[in-house]
Formats: sequence, structure tokens, C-alpha cells
Amino acid sequence: MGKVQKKTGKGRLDKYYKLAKEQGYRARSAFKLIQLNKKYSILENARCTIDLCAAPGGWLQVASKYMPPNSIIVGVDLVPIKPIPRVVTFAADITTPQCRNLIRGELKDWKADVVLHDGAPNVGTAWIQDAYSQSELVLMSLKLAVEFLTKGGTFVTKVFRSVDYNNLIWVFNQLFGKVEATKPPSSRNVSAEIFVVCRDFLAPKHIDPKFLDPKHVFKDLASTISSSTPGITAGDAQSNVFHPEKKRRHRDGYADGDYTLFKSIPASQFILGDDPISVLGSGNKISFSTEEEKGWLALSATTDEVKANCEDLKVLGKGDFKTLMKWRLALREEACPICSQLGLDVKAKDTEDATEHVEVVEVVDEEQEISAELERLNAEAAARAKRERRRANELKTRTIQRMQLQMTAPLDIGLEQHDAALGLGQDDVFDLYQARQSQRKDQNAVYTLDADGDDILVESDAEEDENAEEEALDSEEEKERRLAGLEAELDGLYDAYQGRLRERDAKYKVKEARKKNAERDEWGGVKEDSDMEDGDDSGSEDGGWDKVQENKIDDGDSSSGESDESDEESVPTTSKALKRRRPDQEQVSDKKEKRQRVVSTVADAHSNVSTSAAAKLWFSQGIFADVDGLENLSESASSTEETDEEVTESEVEDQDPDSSDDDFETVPLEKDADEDLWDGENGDQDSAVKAHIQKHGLTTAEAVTLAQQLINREKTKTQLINDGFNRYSLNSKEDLPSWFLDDEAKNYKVNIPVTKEAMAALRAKQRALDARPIKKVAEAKARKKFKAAQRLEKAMKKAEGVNATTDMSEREKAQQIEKLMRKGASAGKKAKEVKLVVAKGAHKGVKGRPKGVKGRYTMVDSRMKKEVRAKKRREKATRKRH
Ligand SMILES: C[S@@+](CC[C@H](N)C(=O)[O-])C[C@H]1O[C@@H](n2cnc3c(N)ncnc32)[C@H](O)[C@@H]1O
Repeated sequence: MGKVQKKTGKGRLDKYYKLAKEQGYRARSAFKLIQLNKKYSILENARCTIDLCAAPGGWLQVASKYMPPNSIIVGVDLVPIKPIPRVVTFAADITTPQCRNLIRGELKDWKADVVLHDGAPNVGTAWIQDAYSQSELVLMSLKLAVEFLTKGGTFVTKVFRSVDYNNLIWVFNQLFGKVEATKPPSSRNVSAEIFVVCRDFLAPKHIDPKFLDPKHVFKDLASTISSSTPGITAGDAQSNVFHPEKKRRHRDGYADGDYTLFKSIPASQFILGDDPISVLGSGNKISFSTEEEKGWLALSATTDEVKANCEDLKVLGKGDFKTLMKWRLALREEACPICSQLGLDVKAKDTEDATEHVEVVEVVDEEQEISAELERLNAEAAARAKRERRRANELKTRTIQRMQLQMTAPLDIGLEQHDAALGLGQDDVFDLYQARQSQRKDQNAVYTLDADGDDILVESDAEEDENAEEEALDSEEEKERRLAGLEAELDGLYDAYQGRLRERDAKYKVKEARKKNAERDEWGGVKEDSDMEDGDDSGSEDGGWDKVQENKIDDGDSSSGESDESDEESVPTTSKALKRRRPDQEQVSDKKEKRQRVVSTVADAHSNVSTSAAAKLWFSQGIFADVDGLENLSESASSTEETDEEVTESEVEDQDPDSSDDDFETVPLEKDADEDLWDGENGDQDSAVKAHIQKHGLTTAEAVTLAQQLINREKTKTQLINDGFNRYSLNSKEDLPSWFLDDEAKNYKVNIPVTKEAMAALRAKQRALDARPIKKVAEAKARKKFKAAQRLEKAMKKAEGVNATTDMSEREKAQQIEKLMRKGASAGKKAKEVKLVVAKGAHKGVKGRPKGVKGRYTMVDSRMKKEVRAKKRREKATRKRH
């Protein structure tokens, strides 16, 4: 097939397309013929068929399939058709005599029963053009059909619903007995095609050649476009330059006496004529030959553009024609003396068409402009609204997120209470700059940050307070205080956030539960010593708590100084800032500081903390005899386990006035196994690690790798110690916020390589752990074992009794003992087996023991099971209804 108008998009691949593919048809159009044949039974009785415009051969395939064997099928198309069995094909133009001769040569004297035509011209221009050529093609195919069809034969053709349609049908009716137009279901609705089935060919002896002459058949149509302009023929349908798609072929030939192709039209004909549009379409040039016309040339309305346009009308576009029409109007309206002399109404009916056209175009342009402008404004407004909506949503989401992360605590924080600029938590509390700025706004001072991030006072509103404010703000102390306050707040919020995270963590929950259990076990009872000066009883339920309080009091004057000296690193914050914290800020203290302080004081405090009775009992076992520093470990453990509440500095100060001078507070250590092992800086770290390893073994792949390397002598102890000093080991953690340190700890560390073997060892260990039976199973097994042992023991006792008796002979004794021992060794009574005997066949209706059944038995009925089930079902249904 040549160029075929393609239906684009998914619609092209419709069900007939798929069917055609499935059934091996070359074109989906095959189904059109199948459906036509189904309706009119065209092919079944045909012995000779000619298919005009047959490529790629879909219709030929159908014809070959439905026509009787040995029938003749001839296909013609402009493009060659791939061979089809039983089909002869030619490549020829059906409008040419050559095609006719080829068919004649093939058919010889035969006549065709059916002539098919599904032609579509290969022009891809405007639809009206297509339709016209299609009609011509139809007439050409009809010409061939009437030549080759036998009397009573059928002609099937495709026509397009166009102005030519009725003319064609009229012609068909002259030549065929029955003419019917139909649109098979497979023909797309979007297509203007329609199939005309002309049956019962009349085969008149003489056919008027006009019936087959497009010039005559479509004559009426051509004449509908009349021309009142002298020298312009009806064939000048193309003269409407504003509708070039309605171009028609020049089928009337040249006007009488005018045989030239180039036409020069006098300007007066265009200006004064009734049909200026036709003039523009028919001529090549507008000439100014008369004096009058030359006079128009001199007018201002006749611009250079107009003159250039008049030179060659064939190259003009729509816009140029509009210019000429406007020029014509202008001449007629203002400059043309003839018009005024003639009293011509410039907006007269004769020019209405053109005038209207031009005006409409202008109005449309203006309207278009306005609507475009409107559209633009609307789009802008919509975009703006969308942007605002998005921004609001983002803000909302951020706020919610912060609330969820506990980063925003509206009205909980001193800053926010005073500062509306923070938008009740809408703004980021981590924005230090903003926080400071807003804080200062309260004090009517505006600040900015210098290059180093320090505050610089830019201006101050309230002059009265200016000096005082400046003093306060500029002072280092004030700055430090504020900074410390903010950081403390941040830390507090971060701790709360971590707390939340931990609460959600299942492992943490288990750990907490264990801790509680341990606490329960280790509870030291009600404090005996009740001579505490402090009246605060918040934690007094716990004996351990009280003891820690005592320790703190003791430490306040004695140990703090010592610790300070003995372990300077562990108490890094001897800063004045902490001392000067605001009361509300003091409640939130640095987690790290707390930890360090406790570590430094626990060692001194241990003498005051008594170990619980259970702990004493436990550690009194021989196994712990050689373990160094056990006391410290156990004591620190008990003290820290018991004191998991925070103690504020103020409380410590309350308890001991001397301690107010002290630079640090004693806070109970938050018990954390890992912290004990890896983070603690006390002397017990090694022993704690040892204990942990003894209890759990090596639990990390890194540790196993290192251990294996040591054992395999790949590394020496010295190398390992040296490896311990790396670029991270001397990093100071001083003054860094805990959230930062937590984050650093995750990523800022040496990557110890892990070997495959280490991983395999750990996995094997884990598998062994997993393979352990669960507690209940282990208990059941142990119970069983225990009972077996008991039985055996009992049997032994009995056997001894039997042996001791004098009433029995030795043989009898041996028999009895053997029986007893067998019984004792057996696994106890076995449930006796009950045999189920189905009451059917030989057992049906049997009373008493059925034949061949030994031991215990139960008779069962095969129906019983079903009936019981049915009964249950019924009961259930009745229950539901109630
Ligand atoms: C829709 S296709 C025919 C499809 C065909 N019925 C089938 O089922 O495969 C139209 C065909 O008409 C052919 N055609 C158009 N003008 C022609 C002409 N003047 N002579 C011969 N064939 C022509 C085109 O080459 C094109 O292959």
C-alpha cells in the first residue's frame, strides 16, 4: 500500500487491527469486506473478481478465502502487491488505459462477477481535496466495472460523504438494479467513508459517456461557484483567496478567447468591482493603466506594501490579501472621488462580504488579545495562590514535624513565651541567630552578627534604657549566659527527643524492663537513716536513692575537689556559666557532664552505699574471690541502678550550703550497659569489659576479628595498642553538645576491618543460640528425666525389698526383680490404643465384639460424623439468627 492516511494514537490499534494480526490479514480493512460479504453474500457465488486499488491485499485475501476454488481473482494497485495464492496482481493506475489492457489481457473473454474498489488517493492534502479525488477515482473504477462486469454482477465501492455523493449515487442507480450504501462496523466512525454496494448490473448496451465523465457528473457542483466577474470562469473556485482549501481543479478549461495563464487585472476592477475576492484569486497582478488608476497610486493609502502586493498576487498570503482589501476600502471611503461621485456606499452590500471578513478578523484579534491577557492574568493569580498554598502547607508540615520530634514545645520555653517572632514554635528553635534577634527585640535593640558570628549592636530604640542595655548585652557574661541557656535548652530538647526515640525502641523497652526487675531484686528497703536534712521526699521511697543523696552531700565538700584534681578530664565544665544558669535552664543539664561527674564521684561514694543482701550473697560465691575491683563494680552498679532520676544543682545546693561554691554537681549515673563498657572513664572499665566478655563472649565482628588476629599471631598486643591511638582518639569532646556527640559517635570513628571468618564465627554462635530449645521444652525434658530417675529409684528400692525377703525362692526373686526393673525403666503407662471399627459392610448391625478385632475397640457410624457436623452447623445458624 502506498501512502495511507494513518489513524494515529491508540485508536489505530483497535480490535480489528488486533484481529487482523491474529488472523493473518494484511490490513484491518479486510474486515470491512468480510462484513459486507456477510450482509450481501457477494463472494460465495462469484467466479471472477477484480479488486481495484487492492494493496496491500487484505480484500484479496478475503476474496481468496470466501470465493469458490478455481475462481479468478485479479488485483490492481499503484504499488505492487505481495503474492497471494490464487490471485493475479498488477501494479497499475486504474485511471489509465494501460490498466484496462492488463485486466483485459488477464480475463480474456471472461466477465467479472464482482468488481471491488477500496481506493483512496495518495494525496495528503485537505479533506475536501481528498474527497474530490476519491469521487474521481470512484468514477474511474465504475468505468472499469461497467466494462468488465457481467450482467447481474456486483460493484462495491468506497465513497466519501461529500457534495459529490448524491451525484455518484444517481449514476450508480442508472447502471445497477439495486444500490445500497452501508457502513460496516469495522469502518471507523471518525472516517467519512461509506461503502456503496451496487448489485444487479443492468449491462446496458449503450452507456452514455457522460455518466462516467467527472466533468459532467460533478458539473453541478462546479457551477455552484458562480462568478459575476467578467473574465472569471466557474472553474475559478480557487479564487476565494481566504479559503484556499476549497481549491478546485480547473475543469472548465480556459475562458473563451483567453488562453494565457498570466492574468493582469485592472485596479478599477478590484476597487470598483462587486467581487474583489474573486478578482484577487483569479489574477496574477493588479495593474494601474488608466489615468484614474494611476491617480490612486499617488494616494497616501497606497503604501509601498500595497504596491508590492499588487505586483504579484500569486505570492501573497492571507495577511497581504487583507492589506489589499483594507486598501480597497480606504480608497472607496476617502480618496476615491469616483465613489463619492457615484454616491457609492462604501459599506454597501456588494462589499459586505469582504468588509465583514476583515472586520471580523480584527475583532477576533482584539478579542483574542483580551482573552489571552485575561488568561495570562488568571494563570498568574492561580500560580500565586498555589505558591501561597504550598508555602503554608510546608510551614504546617514543618511545624508538625517539629512538634513530633519534640523540637518545639510551644510556651514551654522561656524565649518563646516572650517572643511572638518565633511564632509559637513556627520558627526553627535551632536558629540561634533568629532566637537571639528576637530575644533582643524584646529589649528594643536591634543586633546583627559580625563575621565571627558575634553580636554587634546596630541601633537601639529606647534611649533611656540604652546604656543599661548595652552594658548588659555587651558584657561577656551576659553573652555567655544566653548562649549557655540556649544550648542547655537545645540539649534538653534533644534529650527529650532521644527519650522519645528510645521509648519507641523495643530493645530499649526490654532493657528498661530488665532494669526494673533488677531494681526490684536489688531494692535496699526503706532507708534506716532518716536524719536527712533535706525535706524533699521525691525519691525517698527508694533506699538507694536516699543513699545517693547522702553521697552527694558528702561529696559536695570533700570529694568534689579531689575529683577535680584526680580526674580533670572527667569534670571539664568548671565554667562559671553553669553556676550562673537561670533556674529554669538549670533543670536541663548536659547529659555528658552528668555522666562524667557521676563517674568521678562514684568511686568515692561507694563506701557509703551498702550493697544489698542479695548482691552480697551473690558476690560472696567463690568464683568472684579473685576478681579485682569487684566492690567498686557492684557498688557503682547498685548506686547507678538505684538513681536514675535527675538531681538538679539547686537540690544539691539545698542539701549542702558549702557545695554552692562548688563548680560541679553530683548527678546519678544513668545506667547503660554499653556506657559502662565503652564510654566510662573510670578505672573499672577493663574489669567491666572482662566481665561482659566472660558472660556474653565477643559480640561484635570487629572484636572477633581482632581476637582472631591475636590468636593467629597476625597482630601483636603492641600493634593493637598502637592502633588504639588514631586521629580520633585525641579529639576533644569538651563543650560539645550531646546531640552533636551522639551523631559524631555514629560516623566519626575508625573503621576496623572485619574478616569473613569473624562473621562466620559470629553467625555460627548466633545459630547455636537460636537452636537452643525454648525454656518450656527444656523444662519438660528435664521433668521427664527426673521422673524416669524417680521411677528407677523406686523400682530399685522395691527390688531391694524383694531381695531381702526370705519367703521366695531365688528364682522367684529374680523373676520379680526383673519385672520391677523393667517397669521402672519403662517410660510409664502408655495410653491403651482404642481401635475404631466402622459399622458398615460385615460390621453393620453387629452386636458385641466384631470378628477379628482384638483389644479395645469403638464402633463408629460413617453417617455420624456428617450428622454431627450438620447439627453443629444448624445450631450455629440458629444462634446467629437470635
Ligand atoms: C485503502 S487502500 C486499499 C486497501 C485494500 N482494500 C486492502 O484491503 O488491503 C487504498 C489503495 O488505493 C491505491 N490507489 C490510489 N489511487 C490509485 C490509482 N489511481 N490506481 C491504483 N491504485 C490506487 C493506493 O495505492 C492504496 O494502496
